[in-house]
Amino acid sequence: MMRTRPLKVALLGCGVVGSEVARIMTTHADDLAARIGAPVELAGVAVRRPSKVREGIDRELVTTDAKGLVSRGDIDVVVEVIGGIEPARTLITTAFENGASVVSANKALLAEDGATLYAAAEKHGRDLYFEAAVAGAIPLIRPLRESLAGDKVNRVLGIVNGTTNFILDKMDTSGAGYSEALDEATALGYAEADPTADVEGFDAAAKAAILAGISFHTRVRLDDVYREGMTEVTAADFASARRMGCTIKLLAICERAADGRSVTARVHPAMIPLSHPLASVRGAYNAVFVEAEAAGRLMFYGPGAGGAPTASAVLGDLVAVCRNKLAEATGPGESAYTQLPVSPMGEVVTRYHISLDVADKPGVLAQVATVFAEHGVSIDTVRQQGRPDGDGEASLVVVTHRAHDAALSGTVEALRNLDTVHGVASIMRVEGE
Ligand SMILES: NC(=O)C1=CN([C@@H]2O[C@H](COP(=O)(O)OP(=O)(O)OC[C@H]3O[C@@H](n4cnc5c(N)ncnc54)[C@H](O)[C@@H]3O)[C@@H](O)[C@H]2O)C=CC1
Ligand SMILES: N[C@@H](CC=O)C(=O)O
Ligand code: NA
Repeated sequence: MMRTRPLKVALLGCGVVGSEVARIMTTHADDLAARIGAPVELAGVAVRRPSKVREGIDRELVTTDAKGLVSRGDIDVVVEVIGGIEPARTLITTAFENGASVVSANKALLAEDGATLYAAAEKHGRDLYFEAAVAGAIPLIRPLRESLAGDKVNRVLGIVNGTTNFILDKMDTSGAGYSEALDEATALGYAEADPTADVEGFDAAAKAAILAGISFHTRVRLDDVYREGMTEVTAADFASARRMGCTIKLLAICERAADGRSVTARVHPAMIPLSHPLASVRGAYNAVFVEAEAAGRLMFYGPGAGGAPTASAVLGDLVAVCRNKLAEATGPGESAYTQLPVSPMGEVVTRYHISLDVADKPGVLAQVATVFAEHGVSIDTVRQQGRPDGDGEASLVVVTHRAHDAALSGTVEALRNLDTVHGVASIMRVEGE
């Protein structure tokens, strides 16, 4: 039966995502009410620039006093889409203190201090939902927290940042320059307020922390995640990848160690074979593989960024939280009972593609091979090419078998010290085989 008294929603932030949340709440009001069992009413919208014209939003609802809005006491759900650490954290905890549940898209905050948010939600018996925080529209958080709650997840691997996938895709397929592609991604609403978060891998690392935490039931913070961005990826890297039948993607990889006693989480560019499903993820799309003991390998795919796709995830959470409220129930809280430590990057087992500029003379290949052997790193393939300009240098491309990252980086350091190695043109990890 439909309750007539509406559930009140406070919206914090009315930018790319917030404006779409408000639009869908208005245009789909009847459907949302029918699905929830009560109407939902936009009771206030906190913004920074109140004079800006916001189509479809009653000016009376607009306020610059976000703290006052979440402290009102009559708000059922606070939707936080302002981003950043503060004041978002204080606004969310204040919302819980005042009896509201919270829906947030804020991966930066969840990865920095999710524990504080979970604790406040639990203390006040309210919900904290955040489907939009990882991989935009793609249902991933709910499947991990709920559908796979009976299974054991061992690995999560995927593309979780739309902006960088958009840029890398453009660089690969149309030869577009990095800055031009970044400007386009920003104009399309994919990039963070400060796009450094995207291109330097912080955004993907925050998502990796969230994914590792909920997948392995332990606490993982942004600082625990090894991170390399994509700003160093060059057209030459793409050419090299193509020669190997690969492309380059910025990947997030979270793994449970083989002995089950620790986990790792990392974000870095990697070469993947063109035959791998992740190679065909284009534009701002995201795709994530989840490997679970009983379920096997699951793939989640869809739009990973943008106003409307992200709002879809926010609205899904809003419906769930409202239903819980009417049922006087709460959804899942923090699950961190395993307390597994996060191991450093050196313990990760991976493969390297290394491109060296070497002296084009007898014995160099043997010298290089010796360095790999001394570090216990086994070579898979070697390709040597003399330079057409005959400058006495050759390019040597080595692809290794799987080894500890510490051994691989030690190998590269030792190679740099060889007189016959004039430069390390590129180093990239190889994944997905
Ligand atoms: N744009 C996207 O594709 C996605 C964004 N997100 C997350 O959603 C959140 C919002 O992102 P966008 O909408 O893209 O950012 P945005 O920068 O377009 O919007 C944020 C809005 O919040 C306002 N704001 C900031 N501080 C405020 C305060 N103290 N009080 C009131 N308003 C304040 C800003 O003026 C701005 O209009 C962020 O946490 C972001 O990481 C998550 C998934 C995808
Ligand atoms: N800036 C992010 C937005 C979604 O999380 C991205 O590009 O993926
Ligand atoms: Na999602």
